[in-house]
Amino acid sequence: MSEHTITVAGVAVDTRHWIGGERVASTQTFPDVSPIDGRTIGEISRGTATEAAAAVAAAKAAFPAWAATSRAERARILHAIADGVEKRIEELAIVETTDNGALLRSHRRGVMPRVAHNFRFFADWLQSLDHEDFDTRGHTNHVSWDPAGPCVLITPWNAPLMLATWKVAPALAAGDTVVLKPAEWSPLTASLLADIAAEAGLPAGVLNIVQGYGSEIGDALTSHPDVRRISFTGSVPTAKRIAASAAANLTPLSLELGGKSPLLVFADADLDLAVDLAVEQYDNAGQVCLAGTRLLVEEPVAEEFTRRFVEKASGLKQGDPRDEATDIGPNIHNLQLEKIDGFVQRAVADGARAVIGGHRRDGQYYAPTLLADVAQDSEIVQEEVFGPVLTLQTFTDEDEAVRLANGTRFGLAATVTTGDPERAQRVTAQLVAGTVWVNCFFVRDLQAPFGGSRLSGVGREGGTWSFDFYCDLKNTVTAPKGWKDHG
Ligand SMILES: NC(=O)C1=CN([C@@H]2O[C@H](COP(=O)(O)OP(=O)(O)OC[C@H]3O[C@@H](n4cnc5c(N)ncnc54)[C@H](O)[C@@H]3O)[C@@H](O)[C@H]2O)C=CC1
Ligand SMILES: O=C(O)/C=C/C=C(\O)C(=O)O
Repeated sequence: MSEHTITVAGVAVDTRHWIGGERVASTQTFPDVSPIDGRTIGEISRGTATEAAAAVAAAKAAFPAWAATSRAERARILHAIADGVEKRIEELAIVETTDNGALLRSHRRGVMPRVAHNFRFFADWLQSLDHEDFDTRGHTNHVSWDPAGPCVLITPWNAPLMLATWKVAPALAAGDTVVLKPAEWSPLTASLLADIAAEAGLPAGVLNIVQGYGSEIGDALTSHPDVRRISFTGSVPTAKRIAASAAANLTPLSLELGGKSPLLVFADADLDLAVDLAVEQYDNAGQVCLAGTRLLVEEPVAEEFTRRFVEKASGLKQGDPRDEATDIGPNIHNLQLEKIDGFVQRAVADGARAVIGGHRRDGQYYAPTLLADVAQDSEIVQEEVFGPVLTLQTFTDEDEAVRLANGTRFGLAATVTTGDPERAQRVTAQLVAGTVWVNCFFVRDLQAPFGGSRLSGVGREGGTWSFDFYCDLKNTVTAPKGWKDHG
């Protein structure tokens, strides 16, 4: 084992970058801290412009051969990566939980199997990707999805490997090469992915992984003239910086950003279902971009809804995310906790009432919180908190429900609970959101477009939409045999 390898819950993890098929160390490091107990897990290579340039150069050098590799061979290797992920689900799950504090049981049974599925899905989708040829005055139009070049993928800490592989898998399937920069608060599973990809036979330089602070390595990646795509999931302010940096080369961008999604409860809804869905919004300690953090409840059922919500939420078990019985783990970082508490205390000072929670707990935990008596234009209703904090507002009719639901700068998701299918249709048609769920939440399918409107993002991921982004679309027009008319 090299001096750069750390052992995390029994799993060996290399702390260096992965560039051109080799481990590369930086002279400086940054500490990786576990949110479970605040312990430093290890020192990670702290990349700068030098490592960014080396990684992009490696991706550029590897591009022609990978782009020329047949779709079937690329798919074979992606399936081999999925096999490798499936073999290491337990290791990936415990390392991710140690690193970002999300529930081990979710990682084991939901998230890591989805990581493998991401590779299989995009490998297979590419095989079936075809556009029916069409005719223009006897000429045949043929549309193809050509590889675009080196891609920079920048990912967040709330679902590190899952969200990274949503980007890595379609980019590799498309024939692009990749430089992935995971978040500095959760760098470890990306390093394991490098091992798995190498074992699966992915050629050197096709996938490169650099570690470090976004503020130190980010610009060098996003302003690089050899980069042909940038895909980012994270916060709006960082997205604006990345967009400005990408503008120098007009590099195409995909941005999956924040949310402040509404969960509407009409008086004709199944109230138990609505309460279950509302309590589910505390999942991952509220660190989910899709979370329906604004509960909008029709006046006549608001009191009963709140009573049942409080009863159900009081039964949530908060604690060590490695414990199977735990429902809510810690938040990612002390800085994030301070940010969450700042939002809550300012809201309370502004007149909000904490129906439950409203305070920190020992360690890096925040009590599940519901704030009532909040104004539509208040900070707590308008800004993404990214913690276990929900707000409660009431409405008196459909028009008001839609006005409140659409009344932020975001447009990522929305959930509507109602027993009336016609109402569901009327309301969903008016909502500004990339995904709308009716009487359900978090039913996800990679075939569907995923992304947000307004400040929630630019573009869509999933299915063909991912390939539209990661490829240079080309239309080839072929004249019929013997065609002479150039007019
Ligand atoms: N939509 C989502 O899934 C997420 C939303 N957020 C929101 O963002 C807030 C702040 O969280 P942060 O970790 O600070 O998010 P962030 O957006 O700053 O970080 C996400 C990624 O961007 C990278 N990054 C930062 N600055 C960069 C730059 N100049 N160039 C290139 N890459 C850069 C980071 O290293 C990380 O990998 C959260 O409280 C939450 O509201 C955070 C994570 C995920
Ligand atoms: O798990 C999904 O399907 C989507 C998750 C997205 C986020 O949690 C995010 O981008 O924050």
